[in-house]
Amino acid sequence: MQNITNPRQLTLVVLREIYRRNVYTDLALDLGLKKANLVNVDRNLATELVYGIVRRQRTLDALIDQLGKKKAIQQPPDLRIILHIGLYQLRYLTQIPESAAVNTTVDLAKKNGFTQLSGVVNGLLRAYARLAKQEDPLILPVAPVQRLGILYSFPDWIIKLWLAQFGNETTESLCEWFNQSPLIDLRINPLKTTREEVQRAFLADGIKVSPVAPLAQALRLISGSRGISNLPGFEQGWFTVQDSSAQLVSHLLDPQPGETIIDACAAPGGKTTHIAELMQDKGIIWACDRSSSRLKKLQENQERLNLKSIRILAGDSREFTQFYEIADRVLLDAPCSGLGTLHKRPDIRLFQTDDRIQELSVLQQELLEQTATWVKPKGILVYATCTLNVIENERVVENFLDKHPNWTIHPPSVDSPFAVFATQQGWLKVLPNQHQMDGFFIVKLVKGLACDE
Ligand SMILES: C[S@@+](CC[C@H](N)C(=O)[O-])C[C@H]1O[C@@H](n2cnc3c(N)ncnc32)[C@H](O)[C@@H]1O
Repeated sequence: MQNITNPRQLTLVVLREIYRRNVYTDLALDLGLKKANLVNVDRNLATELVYGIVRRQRTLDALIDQLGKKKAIQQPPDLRIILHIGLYQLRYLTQIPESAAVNTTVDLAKKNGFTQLSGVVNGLLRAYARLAKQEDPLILPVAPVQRLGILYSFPDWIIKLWLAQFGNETTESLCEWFNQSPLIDLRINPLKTTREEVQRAFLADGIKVSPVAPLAQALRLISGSRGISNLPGFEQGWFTVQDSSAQLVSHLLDPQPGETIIDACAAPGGKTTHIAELMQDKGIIWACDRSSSRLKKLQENQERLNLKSIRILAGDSREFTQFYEIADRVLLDAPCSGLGTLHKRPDIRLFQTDDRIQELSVLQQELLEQTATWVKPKGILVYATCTLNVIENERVVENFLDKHPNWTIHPPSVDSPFAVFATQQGWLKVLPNQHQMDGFFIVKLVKGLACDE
């Protein structure tokens, strides 16, 4: 990858990594960009192409199926990616002229061993461009699940899940939302600075941001951004990158200075460090996680933010019995299918499956059973996921409450700034298309006086 100076060649190499070795999009792209030698504008193009093509894979395959002599699945794997690169530019990138999209893709085919098939590439792309002048060349099936799945490039199982939960209109609007480039939010560290001060420093550097209601510490990057670590105040610990809905979770936990808090699934520490900031770094926060590599990131974040109240514990939280009734508050930010973050993690569409979600829901219930024992009588447990799936959210909480009648839901009060996310049942749901944040499910539970074990 060292000598790659062409953004489309880098796109091909990175996509090959993602598809062949199931590497996460962000990791594969970061590695590719580090090794390649691209100017800024080409880095941006490669980033757009990689994320966009992973997001739109199903739609792009449907176009190859329609326009090619061979179906997408029958094409040599690299040629299929090259066709995706050409079709993506023609269909979704308005800044690239048609001739440039076609010619650069034909060149890419020739440079990667497909000289003999470069005529096929040229023919297919030109056919698309010709048809697109009249109407959308994509032919859609009538069946609603497949229609939405192919149009927006989602697997049928996600569409079915959302149609059952939200109906047609919301499902379509969620699909549209998750096909956009992600918004980037920062959480300002009140132990170091204020939101206004950061806003002023950014503006002086040509970076536009805006506050995100109703989150007191959130700033959204609007324009002029660059690499996060190059933003003013990064090294000094002024802020952490964290979506606004993830910030909402620790506000609902409402940790107080001097308390004992346990974060059961803590790495890489977005919420742990937020909890420490809200407690003015006074008290004890146990940060548990079974992934040592992700806990290393937590350690780095804690050091950058200069927080002292966090104690890290590696292992399976289902097995930690030593915490029995010691915590004032517990956060269970459970491992989940991540369907609320599909714009940031496009490969969820490729790698996540229905079966794996059933396994996750068992893990979530086991984690909830165990972590509930850590809470003192009258204490609080917040259960949260970044997914939009009843099996991992509502059902997990309902099952738990059925088994433990001395636990109750504590909804936000009507005058709380967070009441806008509350549902009739008392849990909170953040819907991206409605609230312009990652999708989240959050419920605050209170333990009764008697022990239910
Ligand atoms: C949603 S992520 C947590 C994100 C984190 N709270 C944050 O805000 O940065 C879920 C985490 O659960 C961890 N995990 C999964 N199964 C676990 C288990 N049985 N015990 C402890 N941690 C687990 C994963 O390693 C992952 O880091």
